[in-house]
Amino acid sequence: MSILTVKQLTKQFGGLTANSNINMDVQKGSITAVIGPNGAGKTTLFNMVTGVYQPTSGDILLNGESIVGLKPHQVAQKGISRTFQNIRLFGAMTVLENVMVGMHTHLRSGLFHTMFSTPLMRKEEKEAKQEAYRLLQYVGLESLYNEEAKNLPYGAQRKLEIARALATKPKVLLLDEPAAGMNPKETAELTKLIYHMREQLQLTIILIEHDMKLVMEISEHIIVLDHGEKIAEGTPDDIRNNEKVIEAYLGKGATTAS
Ligand SMILES: Nc1ncnc2c1ncn2[C@@H]1O[C@H](COP(=O)(O)OP(=O)(O)OP(=O)(O)O)[C@@H](O)[C@H]1O
Repeated sequence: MSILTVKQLTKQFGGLTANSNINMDVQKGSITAVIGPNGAGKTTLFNMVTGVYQPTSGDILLNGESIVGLKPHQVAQKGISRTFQNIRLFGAMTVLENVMVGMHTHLRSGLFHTMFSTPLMRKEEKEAKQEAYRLLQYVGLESLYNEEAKNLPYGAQRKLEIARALATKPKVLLLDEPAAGMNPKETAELTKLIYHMREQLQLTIILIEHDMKLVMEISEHIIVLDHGEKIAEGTPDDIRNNEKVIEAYLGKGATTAS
């Protein structure tokens, strides 16, 4: 059963077509990778799915319902969450607070309760703290909960972004280059975390990644973009042996031995 469907999706920036008639069907509970050379349009696709950019044309369906036109926070409320290629944490805030920021879409108390510190607000704050701590435990960062985010090593910052993305209780999680800058040990931990999230949280995961070893190991389905167009899709074996993909990407330094 597909959870996310992208139909004839196109995005133009002036004269540049960053995504051209992209079709994509993501199966519920699957791990899908979007790969391709720099500038192929991968992040633009994520930006449209998460409401950051509005498509020039085409449709995006979550469980059969169009989400085009929704703002990013509304898309998050519908169940799609993401991390960013360039880490976007609040550096001066603690690790725990960074996760709590991700929760605001689910809290019931509004400005009135916040201003007057009502019992409802205090109860929600306490629950949010507990939930944030539980998410830190989930990604293995609980011992660092009180550190400022900017002091965390790079790999830990990427995990913190994932914890924050989980705070909105997503059904679909988009990871934009989650292994970028990670050492092999951190990448191995990330691989395990991705599997756990899929199994234990019943998540559907879509990742953009240049680490082909990780992509080939973890993905059930791979979509290849080049110059804004989908040039291939299939299983890791299909993609590894696809002449077009080798020509456009795999043969040009994106080796499987990284
Ligand atoms: N806001 C924008 N305004 C103008 N052009 C943009 C904008 N965002 C992306 N582009 C252009 O769209 C094209 C696709 O960019 P995109 O970031 O989606 O590629 P990518 O596949 O994610 O690349 P990378 O692997 O380097 O992150 C590029 O030519 C880029 O310069």
